[in-house]
Amino acid sequence: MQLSGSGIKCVRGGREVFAGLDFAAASGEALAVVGRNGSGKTSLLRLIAGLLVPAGGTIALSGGDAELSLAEQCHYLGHRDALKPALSVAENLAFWADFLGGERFDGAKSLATVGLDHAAHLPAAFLSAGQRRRLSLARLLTIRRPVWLLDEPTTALDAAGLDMFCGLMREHLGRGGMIIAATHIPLGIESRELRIGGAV
Ligand SMILES: Nc1ncnc2c1ncn2[C@@H]1O[C@H](COP(=O)(O)OP(=O)(O)OP(=O)(O)O)[C@@H](O)[C@H]1O
Repeated sequence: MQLSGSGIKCVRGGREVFAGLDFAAASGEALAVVGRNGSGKTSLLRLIAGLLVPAGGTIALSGGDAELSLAEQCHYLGHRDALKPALSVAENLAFWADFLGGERFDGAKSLATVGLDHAAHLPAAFLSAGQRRRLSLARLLTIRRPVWLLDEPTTALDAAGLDMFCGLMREHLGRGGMIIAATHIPLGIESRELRIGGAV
């Protein structure tokens, strides 16, 4: 599997954010997207996820599931946790599993993996910032998709959470997945750098 972008141009609010951007990532590989604030890291992830339309260039996945679009083969985790505060932890995860569809894995096991099994019935409104992030990460495990698009994924995680997350990323890459992560700090696993714009 290979995800590649060629000559991508991104325009937001009528202003060019970047142009002529090329990248490629293969199965088992992680790309760390770096660049100064406002350089377009989040925008690039949203372009790959199909949430924005490029003003130029192409993005394509080869060797994936021919019956699914690129967007359907991506997990997009934004920098804000997309949770419904009134639903419990388990209900939030079930919502995402239903929404995303596809082959579904054991939600209770995913919650245990991210250390939230004790909080399954707690309304998401009561979670701490790090717990909310852990719940978002559980989505990655409950519905399997090969391309993980992660925006500042380590925000709010404590040292044990970082260790856990690095383990999840390595497992995913070991299964032939790929990771494109926007980050201002080292990702914690071996990765190639994709820089947008000049040096910070
Ligand atoms: N909805 C929008 N309408 C207009 N401009 C936008 C919109 N969203 C983002 N932008 C602009 O696009 C540019 C790139 O934003 P983006 O969020 O992709 O940057 P980033 O590299 O992820 O930044 P950061 O490091 O601060 O998270 C910024 O100048 C931003 O103001």
